[in-house]
Formats: sequence, structure tokens, C-alpha cells
Amino acid sequence: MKVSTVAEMRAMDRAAIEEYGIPELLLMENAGLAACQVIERRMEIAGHTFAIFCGVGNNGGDGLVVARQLHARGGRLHVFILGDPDRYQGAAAVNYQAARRLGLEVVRLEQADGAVPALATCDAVVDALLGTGLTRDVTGLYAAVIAHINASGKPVFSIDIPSGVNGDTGQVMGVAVQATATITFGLPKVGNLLYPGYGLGGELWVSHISFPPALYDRAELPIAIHTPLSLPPRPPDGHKGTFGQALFIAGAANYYGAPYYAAASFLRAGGGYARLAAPAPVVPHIAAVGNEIVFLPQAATDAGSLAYGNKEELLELCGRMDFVVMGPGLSLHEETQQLVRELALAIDRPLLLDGDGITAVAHGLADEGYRVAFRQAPAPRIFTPHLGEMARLTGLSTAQLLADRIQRLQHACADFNAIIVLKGAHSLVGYPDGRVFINTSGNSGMATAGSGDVLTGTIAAMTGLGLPVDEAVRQGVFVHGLAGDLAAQAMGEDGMTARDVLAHLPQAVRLCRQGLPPELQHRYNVVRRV
Ligand SMILES: NC(=O)C1=CN([C@@H]2O[C@H](COP(=O)(O)OP(=O)(O)OC[C@H]3O[C@@H](n4cnc5c(N)ncnc54)[C@H](OP(=O)(O)O)[C@@H]3O)[C@@H](O)[C@H]2O)[C@@H](O)CC1
Ligand SMILES: [K+]
Repeated sequence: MKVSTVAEMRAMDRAAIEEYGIPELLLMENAGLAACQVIERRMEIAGHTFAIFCGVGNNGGDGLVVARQLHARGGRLHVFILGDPDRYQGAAAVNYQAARRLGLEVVRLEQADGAVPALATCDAVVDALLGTGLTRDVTGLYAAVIAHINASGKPVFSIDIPSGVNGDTGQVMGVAVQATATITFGLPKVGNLLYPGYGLGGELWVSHISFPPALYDRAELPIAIHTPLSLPPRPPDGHKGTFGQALFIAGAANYYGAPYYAAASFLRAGGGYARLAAPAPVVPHIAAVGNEIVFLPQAATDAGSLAYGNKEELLELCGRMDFVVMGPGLSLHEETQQLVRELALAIDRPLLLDGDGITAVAHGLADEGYRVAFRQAPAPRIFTPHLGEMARLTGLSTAQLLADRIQRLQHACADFNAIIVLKGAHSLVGYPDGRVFINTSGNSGMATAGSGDVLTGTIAAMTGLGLPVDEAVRQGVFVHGLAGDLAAQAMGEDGMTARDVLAHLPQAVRLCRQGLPPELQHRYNVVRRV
């Protein structure tokens, strides 16, 4: 499903009205009706009491439709308006007048405490305070009412987005409603899907409010939720070369886990032939745990990291591979970092950079000349940074990134001509052409050492299984998250390690081929349609 920014939703709204002739009043009616239908799925309406909080924009207008629809179904209501109702315009003003003429109890709330008795006695709350028109931090009366709503312990249905969550970023602007369910309109907004906004929304529902698919499913909308891709069938007569040859340039003294997890995950996720180029002194340590990997011992620096002198041999090796991963556990030794920077420009195979590889190249990218050369690299480049590494790559602070994750990602992908996986809860996969996919598999138990190394090999394996590089990256992110979810099912999120994620990769790939069981399908389809 596509996901929209606030500006894109405004444009769709305008197009629905102006191009397709759907009156604003109908759109608002559809929105309020859809919200009412979601409430009806969760609870009986007749005989129950609802506290409805409306702002003075169109989000509040939607709330007034909900009030009328609940009233029609026998619900009892307390409707509060925060602000001057004279500010309602267009459809919202019409719905305000209708609510008045129906004799609904509509109160302009001047003091937050005035809502307390209704919150104490109601059965559910409707939050129609602020939608996509949120422009600044929530303070004063709005903030106090939101605090009362959150303290009420009642089920909360948020209209479009939990009030206080920024529709473009998912960030909380001061304070925000914690909802039980959110009904969003047209398409889910970015803020409905990115944390913390996603976590605040509860169960997420969307109504297309009669927009035609030509509007909400347009190819030009660049942001979407990742849908699992089908893997090409495994040729029965395939040999290990058929399933990809991947080279991992990884490891240094005292970094044995990262190279092992990276290379082993390639094999566990279905890849054919894993070669690991690591400094010679560390190879025996890794071989002790992973003898299914083919080792290519390299000359080491005094510190036990990869020596610069390996460059030509490594380049020659890469030329015989299908995919290269460079970075896991390479260390920050300057000689090695220089080697990585130069290899990152020259390797003529799809190249994934992670961990210390990202740090090395980030230093290079700060220089305009290097950046120009990197953009023109002879084959696709992929970065898999967590937020801190993304900050290093872009020269921005983590706060700046969080304040606008999608746009920053789009900008970086275009700037570096690279595919970037920004890891975290709901990882993002960005492409140089502006597309961004939101991944919904995975869990917080995966925030553990080595988990990122497993991701690198999983992505490499997806190319080995026959997906083109751009699809392999997002499918790899999905499969990695699925393996993490299977590990969490088996042992709980708290104590799981990268080893457990690795161990569940075969089952994850098998489920991708056979089809996900209904409970996982339900979990990953994070948006329900109404
Ligand atoms: N998608 C669609 O096609 C459809 C969309 N629809 C609905 O329209 C909604 C968008 O409506 P919208 O543009 O009127 O904005 P909305 O969210 O009501 O907020 C504006 C008001 O909030 C105020 N305000 C802002 N920040 C504030 C703060 N921090 N603290 C306090 N106040 C603050 C601002 O005040 P001002 O800045 O002017 O002082 C203004 O009064 C959308 O979310 C969806 O529900 C449906 O009707 C169906 C069709
Ligand atoms: K809202």
C-alpha cells in the first residue's frame, strides 16, 4: 500500500474535489462514516457514551460527522470544541450547524478540567483535535486535554492521526494522544507508520473515502509499505554457483563475530558460495565456528586489520563474484579505512557497505571529489546504516534525521546514488529515484550485536536466489525481520541474539516461498481497510 505525505494528501484531496467533482462534504462524510464503522467493530454503539473532542479545522469537522453518525446509531454524546466554532469553514461549518440543529450537546471547552467528568463516565473517546494541519508544538488547553484523554484509561479512536503526531515524520510535537485505534483517510500518512507515531496510533485503519485508485495508487507516489516479494523458484538442477557467489571483506583482530554472522547468513538464507576475505591471523578463529565458509586469508596490519597491500588481489577477486559485502568488523584502523574507501570506488560488482565500511566511506563522502566519484561507481552501492551511522554518512545530527527521516533518506540516496537501508523499528529502504519502502517485519529483540551483520548476508542471499539488486535489498530486510520474529516467537525478544536470528533464516525463506501463516500476514499488513 502507498503511504502519503501531508502535501501529497492535500493534492489528492484537491484533485478529488476539482478533477473528479467529489464534493468536500462527501469526503468528510465518508471519513466520519468510516471512523464510525471502525468504532462499531470494536464496541456496541447504542446505549454507550462517547466523549468527542474536536479542533476547529477539518479534523474537528470529521469529529462532528462521527458525532452525528454515533447519534444516529443510538450513542450518547459529549461533544467538546476546543476553540471558536466560527472558525469552521466549508464542510466542517456545515457539519457544525447540522450537529447544532440535531440538538447534540456541543460545548466549547475553555478549561481542560471541564472535560474530566465526561472522560470519567464515557465508554470511549473520539480524538478529532488535530490532523494533518498540525503546524506547531501542542501547548496550553490542547496539551492539557490530551493529558486528560491519555489518563482516562478509556478506549480512544483517533481521527486520521493521533493528535499531536506530525503527519510527515511520526514525531510527537510536544504531546500526543495515545490511541487504541486510528482511522486514516485517503492513504496512511508517513506519520501513521513511523515510530513513535505508529506506536501511538494503535490499530491502524484506512478508508479511501471514495478516492479512485488513479489517485491513491499512482506510480508517482514514491513511498509504500513493503509487500513481500515472491522468490524465483529454485532450479532443481542448480549447483552452488547458481545461487550466487558472494565475497565478504570483513574482520580484524578481536572482531570474529561480525564476519562469521555476515558470511554464514548468506548461506543460511539460501545463497550458494560464501567467501570471506579476512586478515590471516583471525581466520583460524572464525573457521573454528564456520567451516562451511571458504576463507581467503589476507595480509594484516600490525593491529591485525586488513592491510592496504591487499587492494589489487581483492579487486581481482571481486571481479569473479556476483555480490560483495564490505565492512563487518573491519575496525577503524586508518590503513584499512583507506583501503575500504578506494575499494568502494573501484569494485565493479554490487557492493553493500556496513559497519566500519560505512564509517570509512562516510569520511570520503564528506569530500566533494570523492562523492562525485562514488556516484559514478561501476555497479550499485548499498548502505545499511543504523541511525548513528546515517548521521555519519550525511553529516546531520540524529535529531535532525529523526525530525525528517523520509526526506533526509531520499536526499541521501539521490546524493550518493545509492540504495540505503535506514535500520530501526520499521526500517526504511530508500532508492536514488526517490522511492522509499517501509518494512514492517522485525522486533526490538533484534537490536542486538551482530544482527546487522546477519542483514548483510541475507540481502546478498536474495540476489543469489535471483532477485534483482533493488528488490533483493528490500526483500532481504523483510526476511531478516521475519527471521527475527520467528526467533522471538521461539524464545521471546529479551534474550535472543544474532545467532538466533541466523538460525531462523532457513525457516523465514521457506515461509516466503510457501506463504506466510495468517497470524504473520495479519501482523505485517499493518493497515486494515474499511
Ligand atoms: N485527506 C483528505 O482528503 C481529507 C481530510 N480530512 C480531514 O481534514 C484534516 C485536515 O484538516 P485541516 O487542514 O483543516 O487541519 P487540522 O488537522 O484540522 O488542523 C488545523 C487546525 O488546527 C490548528 N492547529 C494547528 N496546530 C495546532 C497546535 N499545535 N495547537 C492547537 N491548534 C493547532 C489550526 O489552527 P491555526 O494554526 O489556524 O491557529 C487549525 O485550526 C485531516 O487530518 C482529516 O482529518 C477529511 O475531512 C476528509 C478529506
Ligand atoms: K486526530
